[in-house]
Amino acid sequence: MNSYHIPENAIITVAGTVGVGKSTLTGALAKRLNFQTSLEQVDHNPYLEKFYHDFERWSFHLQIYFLAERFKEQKKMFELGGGFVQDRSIYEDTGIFAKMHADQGTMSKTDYETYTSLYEAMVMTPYFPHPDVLIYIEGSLPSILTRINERGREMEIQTDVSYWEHMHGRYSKWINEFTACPVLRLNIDDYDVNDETSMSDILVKVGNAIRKPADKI
Ligand SMILES: Nc1ncnc2c1ncn2[C@@H]1O[C@H](COP(=O)(O)OP(=O)(O)O)[C@@H](O)[C@H]1O
Ligand SMILES: Nc1ncnc2c1ncn2[C@H]1C[C@H](O)[C@@H](COP(=O)(O)O)O1
Repeated sequence: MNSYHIPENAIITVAGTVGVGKSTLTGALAKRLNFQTSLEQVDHNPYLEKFYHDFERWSFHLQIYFLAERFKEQKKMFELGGGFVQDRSIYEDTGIFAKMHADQGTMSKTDYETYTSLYEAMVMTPYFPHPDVLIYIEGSLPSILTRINERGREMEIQTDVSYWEHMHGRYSKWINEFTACPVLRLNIDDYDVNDETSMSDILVKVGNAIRKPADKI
C-alpha cells in the first residue's frame, strides 16, 4: 500500500471526451503510483481514419475493433493482478460512441444489436472486474476543442465541430447515470499534471474514492 492508501492491485480508469486529457493524466498517475498503463492505440488502428471519412461505412468495424482491443487489455489487467491506470473505459465505447452512432443512424439497428449482444456476453465473464475507481475528466467545450486542434490529429480536426459538441453533451448525461464503480470528477481547470502538489491532491482523492461509497466522495 502506498501513502495514498491506493491498493497495489487497484485498477484506475480515466474517462472523458476526446481530447480532454485522459492519456496525459493516465501517464502522470501511473508514473507516480508506479503502476502500469493500459493505453488506447490510435496509430495502429486500421479503421479509425476511414471511420472519420465515412461513419456509416466503418462504424460497426471500428466498434468491433475497439471492443476486441479493450477486452484484450481487460484480460491482461486481470491476469497480471491489477496495478493499472487505464486510458478510457469499455463503458464509453458502448455508452457513448456505439449508442451515439446508432441513435444518429450512422450505425444500423442490426449492427448495433449485434455489437450490444457481443458486448454483454464479454462483460459477463470473470475477466471483467469493474475498475476500483473511474476518474471522469470534464471541461468546457471551447477548451477541449482547443486541445483537439493543438494535438493535431488531422482526422479529428477535419471533423465537424457539431460532432464534438454532441459528444460533449452525451458525456455529461452519461456520467450522471454511471453506477458501475465509484467516480471521481476532475475539472481540467483545477489540476496541473506537471505540478507535484496538484498530482498529490488527485491521488489523495483517488484513495478516498476507492475507500468510500460513490455518494460520499
Ligand atoms: N492538464 C493539461 N493541461 C494542458 N494541456 C493538456 C493537459 N492534459 C492534456 N493536455 C493536452 O491536450 C491534448 C489532448 O490530451 P490527451 O491526453 O491526448 O487527451 P485524450 O487522451 O483525452 O484524448 C494534448 O495535446 C495534451 O498535451
Ligand atoms: N468506441 C469508439 N468509437 C469511435 N471512436 C472512438 C472510440 N473510442 C475511441 N475513439 C476515437 C476517438 C479519438 O479519435 C481516438 C482516440 O480517443 P482519445 O479520446 O483521444 O483517447 O479514438
